Amino acid sequence: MKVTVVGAGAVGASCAEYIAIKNFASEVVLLDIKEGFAEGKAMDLMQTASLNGFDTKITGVTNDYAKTADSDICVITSGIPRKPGMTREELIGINAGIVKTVSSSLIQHSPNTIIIVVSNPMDTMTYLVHKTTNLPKNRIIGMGGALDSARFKYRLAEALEAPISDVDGMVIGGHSDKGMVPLTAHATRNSVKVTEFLSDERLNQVKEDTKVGGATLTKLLGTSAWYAPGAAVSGLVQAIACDQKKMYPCSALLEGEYGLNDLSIGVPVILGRNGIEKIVEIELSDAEKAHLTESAEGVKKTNGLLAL
Ligand SMILES: NC(=O)C1=CN([C@@H]2O[C@H](COP(=O)(O)OP(=O)(O)OC[C@H]3O[C@@H](n4cnc5c(N)ncnc54)[C@H](O)[C@@H]3O)[C@@H](O)[C@H]2O)C=CC1
Ligand SMILES: O=C([O-])CC(=O)C(=O)O
Repeated sequence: MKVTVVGAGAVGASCAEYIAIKNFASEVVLLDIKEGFAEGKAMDLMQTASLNGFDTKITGVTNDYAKTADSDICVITSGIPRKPGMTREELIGINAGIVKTVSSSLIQHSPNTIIIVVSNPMDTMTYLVHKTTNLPKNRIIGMGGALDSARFKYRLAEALEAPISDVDGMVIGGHSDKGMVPLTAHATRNSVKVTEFLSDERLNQVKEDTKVGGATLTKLLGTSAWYAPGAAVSGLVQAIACDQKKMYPCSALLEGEYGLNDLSIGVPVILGRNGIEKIVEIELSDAEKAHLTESAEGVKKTNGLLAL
């Protein structure tokens, strides 16, 4: 199993590290445009192999796509991150060009690959890859919901004063400060709905804290987060590589599901060896449906800024 990660920055390196530590891939290629940067990150990570006990071979290359040839899975993290006070949508001007060029170069050398898009604004970047590569829709996946759901669980555990392992929950919708739809009515603690333990007011606070999860960290760090994003990507890569048929919320191209068309947005999907093997349509309340529709309108507005 060969995995390429484009962008050896904060998220790309964290992603390579978690993939290696989980020890399911034979090879990870890190590629960056900055001379020597990916080589350095790869060497540093390889020097953790004996300490962390993994056999995955990590190599770094400067913009040499020949070295990525025949990758089973390619992850795109190249592009700029936001700074405090910015929205993810403001990154479109620079990141759209990068994502378009990178995805085309990847496919030239790995025509059968599955692409996971991470660069922001992620739903729009995922749509861009769909529009410009013509790969089958099951092979283009946007990562956002897996991360947002992990943050949702963190906030739920905090509110419940419970260990995170007791908690389950999912966030669908756009990966944006306003667009996320944390499914509070579906969230559980050991199969009991959290609505039994938390007031509407407290649950609403959990929801709002979840939606601005990325912005909160960006304010604290001066740039956006990388540990949880890297871990979330590694989860999707493992689900595909090991054909796990796990359900994750991912940005998928919709053709009528949830009453939505011609956009990529976060919905529950089954991930296996073929990428998105199924889009799962769950029952939503009227309020959740309205929030998802509003979220889709926001994503479509950003998609409208693409020069397609
Ligand atoms: N979807 C999600 O949930 C998340 C998305 N992100 C996004 O991921 C992206 C990366 O974030 P960070 O790793 O923190 O940024 P970073 O600045 O640390 O790393 C980005 C890397 O991309 C490289 N790069 C730029 N243009 C390139 C090109 N044409 N080819 C190859 N490499 C290129 C840069 O040299 C840099 O090393 C940002 O757009 C950020 O907003 C970050 C966290 C979560
Ligand atoms: O907040 C950002 O800009 C990066 C990101 O998507 C996240 O951490 O959720």
